[in-house]
Amino acid sequence: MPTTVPAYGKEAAERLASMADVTADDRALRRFLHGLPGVDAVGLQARAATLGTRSIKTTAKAYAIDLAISMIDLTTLEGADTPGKVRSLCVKGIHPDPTDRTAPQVAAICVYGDMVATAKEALKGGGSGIHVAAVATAFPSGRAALPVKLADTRDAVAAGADEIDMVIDRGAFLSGRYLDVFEEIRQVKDACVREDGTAAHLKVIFETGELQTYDNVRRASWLAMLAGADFIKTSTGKVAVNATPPVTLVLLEAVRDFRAAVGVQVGVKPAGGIRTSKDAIKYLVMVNETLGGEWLSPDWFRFGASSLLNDLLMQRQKLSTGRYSGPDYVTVD
Ligand SMILES: O=C[C@H](O)COP(=O)(O)O
Repeated sequence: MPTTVPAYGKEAAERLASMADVTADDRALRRFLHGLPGVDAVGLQARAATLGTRSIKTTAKAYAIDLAISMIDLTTLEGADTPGKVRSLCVKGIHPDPTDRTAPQVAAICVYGDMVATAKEALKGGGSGIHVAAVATAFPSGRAALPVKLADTRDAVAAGADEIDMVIDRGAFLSGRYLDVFEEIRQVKDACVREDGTAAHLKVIFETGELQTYDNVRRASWLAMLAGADFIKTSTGKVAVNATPPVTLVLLEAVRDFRAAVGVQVGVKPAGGIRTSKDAIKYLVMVNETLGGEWLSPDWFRFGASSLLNDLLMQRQKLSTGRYSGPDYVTVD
């Protein structure tokens, strides 16, 4: 089950503090981010493609399917969402397969802030351990004044959100105003703190489909981690290009290098357009090969997805019965 906010060890906190000079001002931050090694796009794409060809079968496949289910942030982010739809999504998150109680629960239900209270209530019975994640900061565009974004975050946290999925200001990032983006993430992180001193987990969404280059994705990753992101996330699911294996690989390498540099472990969440078990398993192979088993848990890796769960359930049943279920076996989203 997902745990609460990871505590940074004293040593890690000191090492992170020792990097404070790189965020001291705009020039220092720019120098640091532009000093990161450039991404070899050809090599990156080849690596992602090679990892995607690994064949995972039988027991390993069954394990991977259940692991993938347990890592899903089961998402509904539509203007037409209703409390009823959110409640049924919660029921589905608790018992993904009503005919087979051995199917694991999902990691979280991801909704707009105004649906947090409904989701919390619906998850009370039997769903303990499933988090509620709220998108915030003027999702998906990120276009609002900072006080509005902070209020958006505080409202969701006050309603009981366990996790906040914020979007960065891509306009600021692309025009090189890195310190503004850094400060915004820091302030949203502060807004995640509850009255009792605990805090909602902060996921920072880059909208990689709008960041233009892999180098920018690497820079955004470091920027967010330096500002205190608990997770870094590719996409909102609302633009033409969402999560892809190569872009996710950039995030995986960034969290690996960040932990090597400062000792702080950060999670990764590809989101948007991940719909098949085959794709989900490719991502898990990539996590395992790049980061090892320590990240192979819902505490450190998530899938942001609205329909992936159905395909995983169909594959799961195929493995246990030898045949695909009929179209009515899984609920239609
Ligand atoms: O964060 C999750 C995404 O919004 C879901 O995207 P999807 O509907 O393409 O799975």
